[in-house]
Amino acid sequence: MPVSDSVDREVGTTADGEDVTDGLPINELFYSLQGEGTLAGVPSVFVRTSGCNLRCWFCDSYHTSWEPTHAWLDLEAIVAEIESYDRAEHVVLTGGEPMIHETCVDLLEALEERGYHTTVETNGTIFRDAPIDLASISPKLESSTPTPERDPRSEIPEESRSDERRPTGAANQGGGEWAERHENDRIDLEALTDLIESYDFQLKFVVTDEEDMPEILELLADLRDAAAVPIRGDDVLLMPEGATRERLEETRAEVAQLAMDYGFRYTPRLHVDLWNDAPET
Ligand SMILES: C[S@@+](CC[C@H](N)C(=O)[O-])C[C@H]1O[C@@H](n2cnc3c(N)ncnc32)[C@H](O)[C@@H]1O
Ligand SMILES: Nc1nc2[nH]cc(C(=O)O)c2c(=O)[nH]1
Ligand code: SF4
Ligand SMILES: [Mg+2]
Repeated sequence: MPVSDSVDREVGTTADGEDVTDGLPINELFYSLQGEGTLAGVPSVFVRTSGCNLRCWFCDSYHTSWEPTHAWLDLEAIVAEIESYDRAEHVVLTGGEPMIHETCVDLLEALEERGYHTTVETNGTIFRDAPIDLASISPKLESSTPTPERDPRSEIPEESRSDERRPTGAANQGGGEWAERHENDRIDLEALTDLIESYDFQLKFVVTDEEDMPEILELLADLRDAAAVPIRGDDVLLMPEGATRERLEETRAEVAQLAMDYGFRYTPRLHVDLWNDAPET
């Protein structure tokens, strides 16, 4: 059964073929150091759900967005696995887009009961009322849109593609069919405002070069108009685009300079520096 890319209460199937109604599709669950943002360096358990409502061309978690994987775990099993990392006080819920799954609220409640600090990594398009200690919001810029030239599947041989929802026709000729949906859905000012007003937050923008800056400034101006809470320069983080050390080598110096020029915070991608693009890091 394909993982949903919309916002519904879902029924999933475990690896053993059992139906789950109080679970989540889990792509990976691992212990690492928070690599990004204001908590970089903090030992944390990462819970990565599968499925996303956007398709960024650069997504470093391809198997949760472009090619979502399907095994589900029930909440009890997820919590037990988190608790098995007995030194961790922090849990990072990420994806894919975790907020598409209503059951994430139940997971966050269970984690709050157990005293964990929770960070939710989200693209900011969906608001849910949940016990979130840090909303790590990464609104997606125009430069993330998967135009036909940037569609990652154009490099993947057709026979090894597995997305059952992929339309036939144009999609088979190199993609681009997600561009319009991505462009329409990537910014939701109301959801962003609700997130910022409800939670401690950081706004973490993926930046390639200075061409991204006007859009960041425009969005910040709109958000500052709309939100009843202040957004300070150090709430805004610029993160260099790059899923590999090689790519970060090309982007990080310019992005660091932009952070200084504009009075925003720079965030490294510590996990990429340490472990490159290895899974479960
Ligand atoms: C895989 S996303 C999952 C959470 C959510 N869907 C989101 O985009 O915020 C986790 C983080 O990785 C960032 N990210 C994804 N691909 C990246 C890349 N190639 N370079 C830099 N950051 C990237 C996202 O912007 C987000 O902050
Ligand atoms: N170490 C590590 N830190 C991270 N911070 C946010 C991540 C994510 O994918 O959401 C991430 C990740 O994938 N690994
Ligand atoms: S929103 Fe997040 S998970 Fe979805 S495609 Fe973009 S970076 Fe990947
Ligand atoms: Mg990551």
